[in-house]
Amino acid sequence: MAFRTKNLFEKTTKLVRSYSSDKIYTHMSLTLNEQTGIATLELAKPPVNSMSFGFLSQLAAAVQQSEADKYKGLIITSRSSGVFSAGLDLKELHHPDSDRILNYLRRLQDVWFQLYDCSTPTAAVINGHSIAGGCLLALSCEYRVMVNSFKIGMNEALVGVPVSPMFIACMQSVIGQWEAEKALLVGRLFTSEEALGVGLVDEVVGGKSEGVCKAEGYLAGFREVSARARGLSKRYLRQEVVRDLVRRREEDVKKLVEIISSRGVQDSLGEHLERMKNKK
Ligand SMILES: CCCCCCCCCCCC/C=C/CC(=O)SCCNC(=O)CCNC(=O)[C@H](O)C(C)(C)COP(=O)(O)OP(=O)(O)OC[C@H]1O[C@@H](n2cnc3c(N)ncnc32)[C@H](O)[C@@H]1OP(=O)(O)O
Repeated sequence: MAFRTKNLFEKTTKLVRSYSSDKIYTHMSLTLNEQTGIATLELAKPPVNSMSFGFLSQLAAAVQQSEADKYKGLIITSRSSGVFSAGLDLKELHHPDSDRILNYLRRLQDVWFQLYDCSTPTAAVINGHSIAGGCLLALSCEYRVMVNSFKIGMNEALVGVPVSPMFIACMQSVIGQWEAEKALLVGRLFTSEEALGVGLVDEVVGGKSEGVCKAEGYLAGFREVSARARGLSKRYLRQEVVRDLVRRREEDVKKLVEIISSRGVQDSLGEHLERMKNKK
């Protein structure tokens, strides 16, 4: 098989350099299979692929690259065998600097718009727990394959932060209003098998390599389809969600900063971080 590794994760320096541009990825690697034209984006920010500002910036660059280089497909998965992504970096949300949190949330919006609205066919191979922002990342792809015995969902209710409109819109569009309402209001995390039952994921498999094969199968289904027509159709199908969120993005982000900075939310976040520290 002819693989061209655009970005290699160097164990010593943890630096990854793209050979086709000057982008440097430290938290993920992007590898193109030249035979199929399908690229794999492997998230590699130990221990839990939490979404820091830097992580989001690199994710945005990788999605941009997939569009610019006209990949036939993009598979997002994790290098960790136990965690796909733990979601937003809770340290970015706890006691935030006001400018930084504003920029952080704007960056999150930008990445989401780029991924959700990108013309490249996308699939997630969820080979570990996928919590809150991690679930959003998977839901923004077109197809989801999940390895068994992990958890996926949006736990904001348990963390003590409101679920943002972007997260709600994605969940609703995949599992419908009633299932979304039942899950989001209690912060439910689904097992892989339960997620399949409500349509949150499309397939459940025994391991990562089987998951990658299934994802490649989904993406190969577009081989005979005009990429341009397909890309436009995807945009039209998703435009209602995008348009609404674009219209209110500044209003949403300002409101979220206000909510996140409030005493009650900061106390809840602090308790959540403390619980995680003490669980060992
Ligand atoms: C257009 C309109 C848009 C509007 C704007 C959009 C903006 C939206 C803003 C929304 C704001 C609020 C929304 C938040 C959504 C989120 O994503 S909040 C994050 C929620 N995530 C979690 O609660 C996950 C918590 N983590 C876990 O449950 C577990 O870590 C795990 C199941 C993922 C993995 O378990 P395990 O393998 O046992 O590892 P641990 O020992 O628990 O953790 C290892 C290590 O990682 C640290 N860590 C874990 N999660 C996070 C995280 N999310 N952020 C930062 N750090 C994390 C954990 O503390 C451990 O650290 P130490 O080793 O103890 O130092």
